[in-house]
Amino acid sequence: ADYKWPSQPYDALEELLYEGARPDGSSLADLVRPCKLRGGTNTTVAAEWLRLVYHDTSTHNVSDGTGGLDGSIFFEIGRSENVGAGMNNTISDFSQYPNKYVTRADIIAIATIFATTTCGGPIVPFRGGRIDANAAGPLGVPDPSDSLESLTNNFAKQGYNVSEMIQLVACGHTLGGVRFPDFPTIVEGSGQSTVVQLFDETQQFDHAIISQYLDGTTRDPLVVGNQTMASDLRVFSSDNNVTMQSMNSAESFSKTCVTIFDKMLTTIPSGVTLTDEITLLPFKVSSTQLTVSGSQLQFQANLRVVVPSNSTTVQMYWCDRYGSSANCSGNLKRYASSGGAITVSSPVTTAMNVSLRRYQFVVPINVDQGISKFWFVVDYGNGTTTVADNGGSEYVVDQDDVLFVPSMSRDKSVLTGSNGVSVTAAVKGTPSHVFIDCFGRATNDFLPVNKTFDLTLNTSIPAVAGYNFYTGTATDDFGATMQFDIVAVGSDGKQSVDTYRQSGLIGMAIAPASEVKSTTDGKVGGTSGAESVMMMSLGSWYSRWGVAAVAGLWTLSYCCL
Ligand code: HEM
Repeated sequence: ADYKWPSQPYDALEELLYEGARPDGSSLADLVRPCKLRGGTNTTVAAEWLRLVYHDTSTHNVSDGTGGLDGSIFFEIGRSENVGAGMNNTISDFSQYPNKYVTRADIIAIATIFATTTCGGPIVPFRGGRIDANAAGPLGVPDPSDSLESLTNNFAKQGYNVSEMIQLVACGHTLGGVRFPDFPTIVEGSGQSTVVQLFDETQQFDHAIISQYLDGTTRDPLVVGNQTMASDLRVFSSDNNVTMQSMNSAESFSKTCVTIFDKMLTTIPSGVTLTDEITLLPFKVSSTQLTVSGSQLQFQANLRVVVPSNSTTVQMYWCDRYGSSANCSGNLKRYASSGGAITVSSPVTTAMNVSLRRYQFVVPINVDQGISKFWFVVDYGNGTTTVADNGGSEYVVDQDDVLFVPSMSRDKSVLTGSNGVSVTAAVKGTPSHVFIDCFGRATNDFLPVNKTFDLTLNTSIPAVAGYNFYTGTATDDFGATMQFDIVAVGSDGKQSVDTYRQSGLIGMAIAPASEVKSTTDGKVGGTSGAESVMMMSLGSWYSRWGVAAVAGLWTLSYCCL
């Protein structure tokens, strides 16, 4: 089905995959790019992340459908099969990013895609919707001392035949290596100083792991080291090198690794259904907030655009909700320019060679006029413009009865002596019950928390324009990515909800309000051919046009509207 805003969990998954960061700017992508070394070692962060994903999935049992990529690894770090400083580093890297709509297991999958592309590897497609295990699962990660028979049986249990086993190990062991002091029987060293003996000569995600094995120059410690521990040799040679030979070019290596990593990332417990592939949205609305500011309302929204250059400018248009011009009656539209724009990117957008800019809007809204829906006109600065209007239906502001007031709320870093988030809501009239429904997943014990807290009428804050203020505190530890809905229940039982609010956005500086103009020129909204043209999957881009053509494709689509 065609994408329509708002659409959770799609919006949250898409944002992390293509912008690399949480809504408050804290960047998962920056931890790993550009194919960064892990401090104090000669292996990469990407290598550590890639090993962790395999250890989470490798406990899958294809016959009973248990285990797989379910985040159980967060509870399995103390096991000897998960030994290694890289594992602890990775858990700590990932722990602050899961949220209501992006599970720990989806973080692991997205991180694998970042790790692969930032080191020069191909883009593995991403589907979301993995469900987290909240406890350790069975044992079962292969060990370097295992016999070939035991390795083959173990991979068969995970769902891989012999060639797939070879492909998966070769694609995994193109990054990183084996460390002393974690594997003293494989790598020599002394004391506590870290020595990583790399699997191949490059830090890049490339087929050097294959070519050096085939031409006899490999230094892979699991091939040429202690033969009891030579699991790579046993695996790679298990079909007389047929699979290794078939992967011995940049192109075949890259293609094979996409397919086998896709299989690894979709190795999930039975009963879990993944979303469709999460593709890049050409226009992405985020962080919308209608709120009370002084004696009037204020509306805030971001539009992310794929831009050919920084000379792109964007204007936001909207219709009133009340009064003689309600719903753009008489064709009256208000509009304003963006107050600022920032560039956002992830290893995936870098590999796709597209640039994204997020345009920020903060506009005053007269209480008697309100806002019912909005849309954008994008001017690329090269003579072409296009309209972002949510596929023709515009972006709808669904209610203004209950509004979060971030400027009068405090996140826990500001509250003293209290572990919680204090929330202020502006509510029309005096409903019978106002509460916040809070969700946190980036918690210290990795367990999700979902709890509600009442907000009560706070008469010390004077009412503004028909809004009363309700306050309350979410006192549990919800972690860095707490999300909440503010719900007001009227005496007739009718609920109004300001949904998907984020504690991380409390206290964030926002671009100043722009000057608001109005016009009766043109029509309300606009056509949106560009959006549907570009709703195609990554896979089809690559097979149809190849990597180099992608940037050109975007320009082409815009130019011909
Ligand atoms: C026969 C199965 C496998 C065995 C016995 C094995 C064994 C090992 C060992 C002993 C290390 C050293 C870890 C350290 O020192 O921290 C290692 C590292 C690594 N493994 Fe495997 N592995 C296997 C399969 C895989 C697979 C299927 C993948 C991914 C698809 C993978 C990805 C990695 C990566 C990326 C590293 C480097 C970690 C770093 O540099 O920190 N391994 N492996």
